[in-house]
Amino acid sequence: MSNPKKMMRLTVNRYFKLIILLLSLASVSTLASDFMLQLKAADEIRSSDPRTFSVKLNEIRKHSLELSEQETYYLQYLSGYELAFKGDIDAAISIYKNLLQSNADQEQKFRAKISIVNEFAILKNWIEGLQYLDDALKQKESIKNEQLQSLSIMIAAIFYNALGQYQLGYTYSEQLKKIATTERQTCFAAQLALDAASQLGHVKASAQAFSDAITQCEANGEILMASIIIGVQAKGYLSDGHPEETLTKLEQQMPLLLKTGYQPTIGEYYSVLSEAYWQLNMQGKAFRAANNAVKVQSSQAPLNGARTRAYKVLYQYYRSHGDNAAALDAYINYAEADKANLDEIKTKTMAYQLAQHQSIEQQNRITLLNQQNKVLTLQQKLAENESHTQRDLIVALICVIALLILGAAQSWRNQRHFRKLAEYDGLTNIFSRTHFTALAHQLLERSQQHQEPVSCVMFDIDHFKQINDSKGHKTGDWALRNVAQVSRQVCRHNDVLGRVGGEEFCVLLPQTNIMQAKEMAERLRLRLVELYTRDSGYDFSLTASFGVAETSGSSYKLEALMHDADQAMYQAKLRGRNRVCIFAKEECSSLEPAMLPVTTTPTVNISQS
Ligand SMILES: Nc1nc2c(ncn2[C@@H]2O[C@H](COP(=O)(O)OP(=O)(O)OP(=O)(O)O)[C@@H](O)[C@H]2O)c(=O)[nH]1
Repeated sequence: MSNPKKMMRLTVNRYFKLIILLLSLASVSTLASDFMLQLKAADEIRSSDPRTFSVKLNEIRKHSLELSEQETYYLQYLSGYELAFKGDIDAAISIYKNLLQSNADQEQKFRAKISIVNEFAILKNWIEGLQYLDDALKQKESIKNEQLQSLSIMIAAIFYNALGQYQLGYTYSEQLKKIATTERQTCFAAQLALDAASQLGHVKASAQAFSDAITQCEANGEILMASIIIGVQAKGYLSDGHPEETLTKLEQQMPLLLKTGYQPTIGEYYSVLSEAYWQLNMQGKAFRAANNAVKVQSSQAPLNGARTRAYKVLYQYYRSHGDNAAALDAYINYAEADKANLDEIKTKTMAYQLAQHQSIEQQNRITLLNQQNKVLTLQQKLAENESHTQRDLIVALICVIALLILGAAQSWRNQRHFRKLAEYDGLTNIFSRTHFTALAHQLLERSQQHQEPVSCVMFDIDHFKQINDSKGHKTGDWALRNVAQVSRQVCRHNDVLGRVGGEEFCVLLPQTNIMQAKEMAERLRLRLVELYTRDSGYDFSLTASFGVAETSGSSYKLEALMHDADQAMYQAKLRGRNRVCIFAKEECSSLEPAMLPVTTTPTVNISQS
């Protein structure tokens, strides 16, 4: 064994050739461009015809600049496979790892990951292999390609069985049985499950499962798989104390197995056979079988269980034949093989425990991060809630303010309405007596302060009762509204006009002396005379009698002023109505008496009359 590492790789490579074969089945599904078709064609023959595979790859490489991004990644993946096949596993792993960091599509990356697991298994780098396997198993649910999914489960079963983690190997084998998409996968799954179950002591060599699996594999031409299953069964018979059954099974299968040329299983067969022969006291056959096992194993495999068994048989053989020197050599080899075997088992166990520890640590880290995330999320929610609360508060405040504004507006409208009701006379829409009185007081007060004259004109519709009685109250109301309207038109902007009685009106004229007030009253009187009453539905004459007083003669007291104006108006009534009388003066005026419906209206000085 000049280069044990290389030997080891070669042997394990053969073992994992099964995986490679299957990896080749799960070609990446991508849009089929011309190059993509060529890449797929190469992919399909990569394990069955490695030479043509390399030729095809070289052809595609000549057009590497014309390849799309994904085609380039596909080519890289196949190049990795090519390198692994040629034994440069480190270079292959490097390519696969680069692919994992690239923009290759998810399935291509997944395939690269499975291949890495495979390569690490060949290198017996269990620790890294377990890391990538763990990663691939977590990712597999997101992979839509069913073949790739089942492939990842299969590699898990193979990996765990190879690692000596038979319980896991069995679990994944059973999973693979359920999702197997081909007869070949079903056969593989059965082999892996039986291998694991046997190691766990969960299945007897005589179990029907063995026969079923062997039949199924043989029916599908999987001779190697059938041989491996038979090997497992034969070993089971040996441990169960039935070496004759072991011999029957192995001797029968050996010719077919030898045709496959698969050295690890051939070596295993020889070692188990040697032990069975020895137990059956067929020492010659045991010796030959043990030598064959050592030969096969020494050229192909690292120290392992099969070799340990074979050296033990040789030691026993030499010792029983008194060849102490050879017995010593055989024993030394046996001890070394056994120690190496135990070391390997220990290494595997430690690798698995380390991976588990790392996984637990990682899980703890994830749990911690999750907790931190939860805290952050809670804090964020809290902040959001606070901001929500603030926002709600602001919205509530806005609503309250809006309601207050609306309420205030409504209240203001109501106030204005009620104020108007209070300030204005509902029928004539001029100031009510109350409001007129208030405004009049203010005006007189101001005017007194400035010593400005204020005149008061009091007027009353003549014979209003008659209008009401003969034409109805509606017409009376019409008359009142029109008198008020005309009065407003005649009054100035700052005059204060009010309805102070039923059909009685009063207007205060600031900065107006009595003569000016008389003129205004005359103008108003005439406008009323001219009023077109037919609009009411009746044609009737509408006149009013006016009394005028002024602050200089009556004082700035409203009551006095109104009283005097009322007195003058009374005089106007007395003197025939439709006229203007001035308080404390003889004169009453009625312009254009001829046109008036009433009799002549001389100007009368009330105080004298
Ligand atoms: N249609 C109507 N009539 C009113 C209103 N307020 C008072 N009156 C009427 O006005 C009339 C006033 O009549 P009187 O006080 O006798 O005076 P007059 O008939 O105008 O006689 P002179 O003032 O002497 O010309 C009454 O019949 C009241 O009913 C009102 O708001 N609408």
